[in-house]
Amino acid sequence: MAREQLPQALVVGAHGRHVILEKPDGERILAHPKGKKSQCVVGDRVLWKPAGDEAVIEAPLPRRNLLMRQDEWRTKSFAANIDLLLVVLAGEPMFSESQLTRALIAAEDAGITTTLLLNKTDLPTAALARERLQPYRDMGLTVLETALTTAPDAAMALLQPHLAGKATLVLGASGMGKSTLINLMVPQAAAEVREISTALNSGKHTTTTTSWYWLDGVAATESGERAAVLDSPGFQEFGLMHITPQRLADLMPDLRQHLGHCRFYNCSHRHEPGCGVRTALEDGKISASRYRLYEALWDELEQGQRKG
Ligand SMILES: Nc1nc2c(ncn2[C@@H]2O[C@H](COP(=O)(O)OP(=O)(O)OP(=O)(O)O)[C@@H](O)[C@H]2O)c(=O)[nH]1
Ligand SMILES: [Zn+2]
Repeated sequence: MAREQLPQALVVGAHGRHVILEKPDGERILAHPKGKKSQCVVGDRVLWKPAGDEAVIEAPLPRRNLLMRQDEWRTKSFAANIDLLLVVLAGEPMFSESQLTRALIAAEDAGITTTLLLNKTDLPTAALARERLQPYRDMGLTVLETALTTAPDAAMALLQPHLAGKATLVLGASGMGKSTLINLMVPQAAAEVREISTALNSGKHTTTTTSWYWLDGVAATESGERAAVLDSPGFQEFGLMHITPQRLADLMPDLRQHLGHCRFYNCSHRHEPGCGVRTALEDGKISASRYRLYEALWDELEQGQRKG
């Protein structure tokens, strides 16, 4: 069969070399990649061929973007073709600005828009979280506010227009309310996860696979793109190791704004005299915490380069 004639499908679950495809009619089928080159991740669109009861993935179609996750040991690709990153934050426990900054850098690098969701606004600690988010608002990020447990309907109404027609990856550190949000958006999530885990793992429970959920209560775009959310359990940190330290400032909009005024064309914005970024920092135009995160990330990425 000529490649152009192969049927297309969407990857809705992946665990090692086991993949779940969803055909355009909604039917799901277990699949395996043909070779290393046809390895794929959730969100990929692929060309496939039937192989008995299962499917063989011939090739992933070109990706708009690809996100990497990082654990203690390694960096791995885990989701593709994302339209929006939604980061759930709270004041109790207090969100990590470092984790937020890493997420924003990864999304910026991949060309994905990020929206922040400040949850637990029913608690007094939300005020401090709101204050800590000011530099992010100043960069032009949208910060939505919810109290998912005390005002769930208002939260859903607020979120819907932001999710319409998009594939949204939800990120939230432990305790921020990500599970509460996923359960509100996708009441059947737990059942679907069980079903997919069973198919992928012949019954063993897996917690590491990313899941793709259609949001049938949320509007599609005019061209028919349905809204979906992706949840990746245990996912805390994006892999940034493919980013060189020299590119960091360009991926941080508040620093980027002040580029182009340094004395040295290859300024690291750390020690050099006549640095426009440091001048902006001293003038209070860049927040001290963001600048500290820039320095820490520079060191981390530089070390990674030496090792790698
Ligand atoms: N007060 C308040 N509590 C909330 C809100 N949203 C979630 N919670 C609570 O915060 C706790 C953590 O919420 P989860 O949804 O489990 O958070 P998670 O980020 O998935 O955390 P893990 O389950 O640890 O991964 C739970 O006890 C929720 O009931 C909120 O808007 N206000
Ligand atoms: Zn500089």
